[in-house]
Amino acid sequence: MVPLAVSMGEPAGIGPDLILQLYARRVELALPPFLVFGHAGFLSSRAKRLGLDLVFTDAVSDFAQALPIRHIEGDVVDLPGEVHVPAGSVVIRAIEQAVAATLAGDCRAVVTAPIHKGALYETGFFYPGHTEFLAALCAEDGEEPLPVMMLAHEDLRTVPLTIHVPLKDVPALINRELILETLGVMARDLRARFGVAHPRIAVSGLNPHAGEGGAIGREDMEIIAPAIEAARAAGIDAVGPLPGDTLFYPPHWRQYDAVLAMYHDQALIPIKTVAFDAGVNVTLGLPIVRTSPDHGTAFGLAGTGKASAASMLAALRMADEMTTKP
Ligand SMILES: NC(=O)c1ccc[n+]([C@@H]2O[C@H](COP(=O)([O-])OP(=O)(O)OC[C@H]3O[C@@H](n4cnc5c(N)ncnc54)[C@H](O)[C@@H]3O)[C@@H](O)[C@H]2O)c1
Ligand SMILES: N[C@H](C(=O)O)[C@H](O)COP(=O)(O)O
Repeated sequence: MVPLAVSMGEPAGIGPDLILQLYARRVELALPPFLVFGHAGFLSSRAKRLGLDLVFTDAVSDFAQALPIRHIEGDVVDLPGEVHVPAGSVVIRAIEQAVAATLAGDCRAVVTAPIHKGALYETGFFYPGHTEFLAALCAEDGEEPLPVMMLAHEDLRTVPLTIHVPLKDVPALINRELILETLGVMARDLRARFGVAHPRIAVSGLNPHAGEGGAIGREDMEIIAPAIEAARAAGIDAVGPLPGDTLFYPPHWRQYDAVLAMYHDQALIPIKTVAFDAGVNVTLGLPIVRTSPDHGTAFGLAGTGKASAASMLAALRMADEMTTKP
């Protein structure tokens, strides 16, 4: 079977631990085969630190016997919780190579272990997250696809319209085109990638009480509502703007296949509250499937073996299902 591509993530964080711990349980968990893009010596050292007796290989076909690694040369050290700036170039190349292998059809999907953006900025990396970096890596003829971040756990799926931007910039970034395009990507990928035949999407407002008829902000009635109307006219079953606070009362969100929220925390707080240990971050709008755990690098837990691998496991399973289901 064609493997999943797994990027190693930040070596000072828990990503490598989770990859290694899950691989050690590959039979019990019936894991799909995957190929890790990262530094072989570092991964071997981290495995020993965690007390895992693993064998490594460069052959994907050996997945049952040994962990396949596509080695990336560089200066990576096994120092849990301590950023080692030179390792950043390996972290970045791991993502680039995992994406390239997937675009070429050598891997089925990309599963990214968490990165620490602050550490990467010291290497000259300037993207605010994987989401935006992946769009750049998937550009065709200089045209980047619109990457759409979705956090998913069972039936709860939330999307932030604006992603990694300061809160003060959010109102100016909300416009009809972005809402229409994002709803279009959501409707298309919910059908194509999640098997939802008739996606129903709730759209939250920006302001308290969705603006209370314009008394608490006018974006809801002047920008969001007309954009939803235009989406409905284009055949997308979108509803809103709905007040963001009560939308996440379970009987409300359960009426929808996904929620489009206006900014990062409006979308991510609900899912990290109910499913921090099992939610999955999936990027829609790309020519490839990409998933990731919904947590970060958790420096304090790196190298201890105490971090939960549930979200990383869910990310592997979701990538597998999205690329095997008819
Ligand atoms: N996919 C990604 O690459 C990704 C996702 C989220 C955050 N990050 C990055 O991670 C860094 C740290 O972010 P943060 O501190 O806000 O979030 P975090 O998710 O790393 O940690 C938040 C809290 O949750 C705990 N935690 C996280 N994962 C856990 C796990 N698997 N098991 C048990 N406990 C866990 C941590 O110990 C901490 O208390 C930042 O640089 C951020 O940008 C990356
Ligand atoms: N916003 C994400 C979260 O909090 O879970 C996180 O920063 C990861 O984003 P990328 O997938 O773009 O790295």
